[in-house]
Amino acid sequence: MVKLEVDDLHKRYGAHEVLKGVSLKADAGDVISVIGSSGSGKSTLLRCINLLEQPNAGRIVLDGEELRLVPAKDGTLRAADRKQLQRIRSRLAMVFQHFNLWSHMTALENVIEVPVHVLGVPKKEAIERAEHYLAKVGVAHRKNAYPSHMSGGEQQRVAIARALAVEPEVMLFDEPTSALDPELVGEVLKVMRDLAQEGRTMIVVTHEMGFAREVSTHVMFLHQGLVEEEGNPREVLAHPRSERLQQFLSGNLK
Ligand SMILES: Nc1ncnc2c1ncn2[C@@H]1O[C@H](COP(=O)(O)OP(=O)(O)OP(=O)(O)O)[C@@H](O)[C@H]1O
Repeated sequence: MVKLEVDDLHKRYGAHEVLKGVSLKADAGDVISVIGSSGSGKSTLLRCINLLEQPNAGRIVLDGEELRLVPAKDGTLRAADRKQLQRIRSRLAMVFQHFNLWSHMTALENVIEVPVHVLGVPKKEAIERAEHYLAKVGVAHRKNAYPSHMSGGEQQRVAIARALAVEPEVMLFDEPTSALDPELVGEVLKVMRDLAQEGRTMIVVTHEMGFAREVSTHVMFLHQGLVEEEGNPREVLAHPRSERLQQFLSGNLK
């Protein structure tokens, strides 16, 4: 059954149309890798899906329910929309390139923050949940550490635990390994590989072609706001049809 459907999404910044009609379908358990060169609209696509950005047109449907907000004319959200937004953010959890942990909070505090203060999970239960997910991503021993005392790989794994702790239906990853030193990339990819194997539904913007090829169930190549080529990663990445994807994969598409 279709878990997430994005239909003909458009997004403009001023006169610049960044997404020109992007569609995707993810069944439960699908891992979709989104690849493409810088500026092709990959992050914007993810940010529109969880309504960090408001699309100008198109539909996002999660489990049959359309996700949309109707801001007032001055762009502000009414209370009901703010509530709806919190609900959406807990159903679609995002992991960012630069971790975005709260620097004044320990790892554990970062992970319980949204469950306790947004979702209303009792604190004791949220702590148990946080400890479970911190252990799952291999950073339980760092639960009392502040982000500035952790490696990039540890911080990103805490960020993944934070996303898991809201028990989302879909996880969105925006270049989760791009800001890491090369020797730390593997530990984060391993966690993501394990999550994929558990059957989690994931949309992953990535430059890691090994991950796209070996872990994802579907790959989408974006170029200038349009899906240029997509399909089974083993086929698409081994035998790209479009010249642009061939250039991208050989590192020559600027
Ligand atoms: N808030 C914004 N205001 C104006 N322009 C924006 C904004 N966010 C993104 N853009 C522009 O939209 C285009 C697509 O950006 P986006 O970050 O989605 O690309 P990307 O494919 O994720 O690139 P990268 O791989 O470099 O992260 C770029 O030209 C960018 O400058």
